[in-house]
Amino acid sequence: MTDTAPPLGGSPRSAAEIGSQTSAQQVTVRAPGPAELADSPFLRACRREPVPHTPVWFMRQAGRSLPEYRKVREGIAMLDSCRRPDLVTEITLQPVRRHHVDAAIFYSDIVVPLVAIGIGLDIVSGVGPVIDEPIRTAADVERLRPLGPDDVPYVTEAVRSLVGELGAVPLIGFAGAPFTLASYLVEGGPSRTHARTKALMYGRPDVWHALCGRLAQIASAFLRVQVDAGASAVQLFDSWAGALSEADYREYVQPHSARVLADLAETGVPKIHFGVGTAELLPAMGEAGADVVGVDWRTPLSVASGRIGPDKAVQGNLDPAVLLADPHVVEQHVTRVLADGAAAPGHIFNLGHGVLPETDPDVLTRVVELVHERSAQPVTRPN
Ligand SMILES: Cc1c2[nH]c(c1CCC(=O)O)Cc1[nH]c(c(CCC(=O)O)c1C)Cc1[nH]c(c(CCC(=O)O)c1C)Cc1[nH]c(c(C)c1CCC(=O)O)C2
Repeated sequence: MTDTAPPLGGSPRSAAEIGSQTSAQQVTVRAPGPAELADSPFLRACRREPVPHTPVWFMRQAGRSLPEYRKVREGIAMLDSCRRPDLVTEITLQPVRRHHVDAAIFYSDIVVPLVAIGIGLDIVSGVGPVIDEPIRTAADVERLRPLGPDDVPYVTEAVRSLVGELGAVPLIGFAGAPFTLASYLVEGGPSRTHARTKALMYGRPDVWHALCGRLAQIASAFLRVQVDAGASAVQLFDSWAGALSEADYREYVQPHSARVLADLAETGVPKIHFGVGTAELLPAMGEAGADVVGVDWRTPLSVASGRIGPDKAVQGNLDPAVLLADPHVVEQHVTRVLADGAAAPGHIFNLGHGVLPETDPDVLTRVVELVHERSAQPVTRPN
C-alpha cells in the first residue's frame, strides 16, 4: 500500500470529516461521511432501505483462510500484529481487495482491550485466548480497570488509516460482549460448557454483575474509539450467549449488552448484535438495542426475522462448512439464504459464524459474485 494508492471505493474522508474532539468532556460530533459511503449497500441494508444488491461480508474474512494473511503474519504473534497499525490496515484490506466484499471488518480480537488494561493473556495457536490468572472473585474483578482511548492509540491510528484507504467501503468496528468476554476471563480459556462462568453467574450474582458492568464499560469504550476514528458501523459479538436460556440471558446478560449498545446510540452508527446458537434469544438480543441481528445457520432467516420483528434487519446465515462442498452445492445454499433473507426488512449476507481456516479463498470470492448477481435489482427506467 503506497501513499498515492487510490482509495478502494469513492473518495477518502478527510481528517476533519472523521470527527473532532475538542476536549475529553465534549461529545464528538461526527460529520456525515461522503454521500457514497452513507449510500453504500451495506449501510443502506442496516437502515432497511432498498439496495441495488444484497450486501455481503464474512465474519473472519481477514485471517487464516488467506495466503497473503499468513505471509504478512509470518513470525509475528497475533496480539503483536493487532498493535501494528500498518499490519492491521493491510490485513483488514486484504479480503476487500480479493473478494470485493461490501464491508471491511477491523482486524483485531475481542481480547485486545483486556490486554490493553493489563490483563495477562496469550493467544495460543489453534486454542484461542488463554488467561494467566482467571477472574473468579470480587477481588479479581477489581483488576479490570476502565479502558480509555489512550490505552489503544494503535486502534485509533489503524482505523484512521483504514477509512482513508476504504473510501466508500464501510468499516465495521467490533467488540466482544460482556458474557463472551466473561467466559474467557472466568474459565481461563475457551470452554465448551461455560460451567465455571455459569457457576459464578448463578452462585454469586453480585460478583457476576460487577464483572459484567466493568466489561460493558470496556466493550463500550473500545467500540467508541473505533467509531470516533471513523468506523461506519459496529458489531457486538456475543458468540457464546447461546449457552444460556432466554430467561437467564435476560436476567444476567442482556442489561449489560444493552448498556454497551445504548452508549453507542449518540454516534448514530448502525449496531449489529451476533451470537451462535441463539434461536431462542433472537428477540432478546434485538431488544438489547441492535439495528441488525446476526443469525447462525440453525434458524432460517425468515423465521429469525419473524421472531426479531419488522424494525430490525438480519445478517447471515450460510453454514461456513458449506463452503467446503462442491460448487453446485455452495450455489444452492447461497440461493436458499438469499431467498429466505428476502423475507426480512433488510438482509446482509454473511456466514452463520466465522470463515473456517481451511476454506478455499476462491470459493469466498465466488460467493460474493453469486450474492451480487442473484440479488441485483433491475434498474427501473421510465418508459
Ligand atoms: C476463538 C478465538 C478468539 N480469539 C482467537 C480465537 C481463535 C483461536 C484459534 O482457533 O486459533 C484468536 C484469533 N483471533 C483472530 C485470529 C487471527 C486469525 C484468524 O482467526 O483468522 C486468531 C488466531 C482474529 C479475530 N478474532 C475476532 C475477529 C473479529 C471478527 C471477524 O473478523 O469476524 C478477528 C479478525 C473476534 C473474536 N475473537 C474471539 C471470539 C469469540 C471472537 C468473536 C467472533 C467469533 O465468534 O469468532 C476469541
